[in-house]
Amino acid sequence: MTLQGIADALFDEIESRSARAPRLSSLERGTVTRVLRGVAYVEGFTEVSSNEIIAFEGGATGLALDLTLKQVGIVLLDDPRGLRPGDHAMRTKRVASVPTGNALLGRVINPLGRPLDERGPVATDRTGPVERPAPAIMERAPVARPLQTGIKVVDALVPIGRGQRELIIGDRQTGKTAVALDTIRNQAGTGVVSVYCAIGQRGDAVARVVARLSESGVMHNCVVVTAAAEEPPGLQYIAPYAATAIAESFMRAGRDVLIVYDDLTRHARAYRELSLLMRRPPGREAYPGDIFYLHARLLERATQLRDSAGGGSLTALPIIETQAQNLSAYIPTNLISITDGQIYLSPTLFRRGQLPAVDVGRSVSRVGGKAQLPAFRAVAGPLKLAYAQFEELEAFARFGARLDDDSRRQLERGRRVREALKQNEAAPLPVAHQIALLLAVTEGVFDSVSIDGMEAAAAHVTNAVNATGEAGEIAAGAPLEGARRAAILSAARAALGQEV
Ligand SMILES: Nc1ncnc2c1ncn2[C@@H]1O[C@H](COP(=O)(O)OP(=O)(O)OP(=O)(O)O)[C@@H](O)[C@H]1O
Repeated sequence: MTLQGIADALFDEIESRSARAPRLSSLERGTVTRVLRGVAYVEGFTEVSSNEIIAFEGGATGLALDLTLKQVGIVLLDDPRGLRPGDHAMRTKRVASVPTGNALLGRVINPLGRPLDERGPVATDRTGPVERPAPAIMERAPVARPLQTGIKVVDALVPIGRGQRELIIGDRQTGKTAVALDTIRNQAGTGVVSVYCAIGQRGDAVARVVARLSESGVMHNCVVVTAAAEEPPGLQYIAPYAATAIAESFMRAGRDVLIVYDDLTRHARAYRELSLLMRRPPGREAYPGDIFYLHARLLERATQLRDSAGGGSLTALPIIETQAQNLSAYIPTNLISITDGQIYLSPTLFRRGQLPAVDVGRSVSRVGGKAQLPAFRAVAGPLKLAYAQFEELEAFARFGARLDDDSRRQLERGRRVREALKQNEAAPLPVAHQIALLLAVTEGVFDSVSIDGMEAAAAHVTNAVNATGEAGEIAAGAPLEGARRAAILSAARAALGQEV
């Protein structure tokens, strides 16, 4: 027999045997063998998809996450309600999904779409899967349009573009949430939809955020997705993916969307807890090996879509809490390398009352500069340089060094720039006012104003510039060329009673 003949004979034999073999019917039910805090093990399923929703006897649900030949590790998504070994578990053949669409605007929901705001069920029949691949390269366009935060120090020195991922990072109680909420507030009237995703926070903290958004009159354009600290870790694990699915539904409809994840440190901890319960090998800081992928696949979904793909955008502001300002811990370094820059909030500045406590030297925006308004770019360049020189000079002057007149002048001007960058919470400033104010302070218009008088003087200047009519043109994208620059500076000088 030739070699080909042997191969054919073998092939025929295999075919006829497999035709005679009994067809394996897929068992749709399994039996719970073990229940841990947040995870249940089920045996008896012959087919289960990854991320499939599993329904337990008694009404609890879970997510099939750990698939092995012998058993399936299921992450519980709600209270196990007395779930015990021996109980039945059923496949649903559905992956985890959330309601999507306009009916969600103004609502507070959990990551499964259940309402938490006592306003009844969410009136939509549209749903979207919680996990979805990120948009393909060919669907994406460069970041080219600014997303104004209304915060001077951010818009001028760490600008954010639509479709960008900018990390907000800092120790606890340094104003991280405040920066994110101010950015949401500043989207009032711009048509940008905001999604705020609270992960592992206390219920009262989330209620405070909702109250602040409602007070500012922006809640009707926001969706709040929350999985509180007392919820099962499985629910906290899917929360940012569910919030992103909601945000994506608006982006796919051609809208600009802003999403805040508050915060991903707690998200990583919830995933670590689940992974340890499922006996996955712990790595650095006991996190599992796929912890980078956990956040990379989430943030990769933020983008600016091309016009042919609808032209919508998803801008992501993930928040990370550091401990003792340690930026080189595992989760912070991962997030720093995934995102397009970071806004670093310093506890030292916070204690000194320099609010928002953005440390300009340690903050960066890798793509937002290209999206900045031309007039802002003209002001921000010299401002950044002058501020960096001032900080260096100030550190030098602290040693009691004798300074020449020029250096002393530079120091005094720097102090006024720093004062001009201070801003209260919930007081976003329109972009043209920011430009006028920062131009005036870098050009020395405030040099004769005392530090204590800066706040009042700044208000005079912005009012005066508003009256010139230049503000509207700048906001519309007009450059800051000679005549416009001179008009702004003379209005500012006149407002402070200086010779023009
Ligand atoms: N620009 C600001 N002006 C005045 N107060 C501010 C400013 N930014 C933040 N704060 C105040 O600082 C406190 C801490 O702010 P916030 O809760 O935003 O910090 P956080 O870093 O998110 O805290 P946590 O670690 O609890 O998440 C709050 O009381 C807030 O009102």
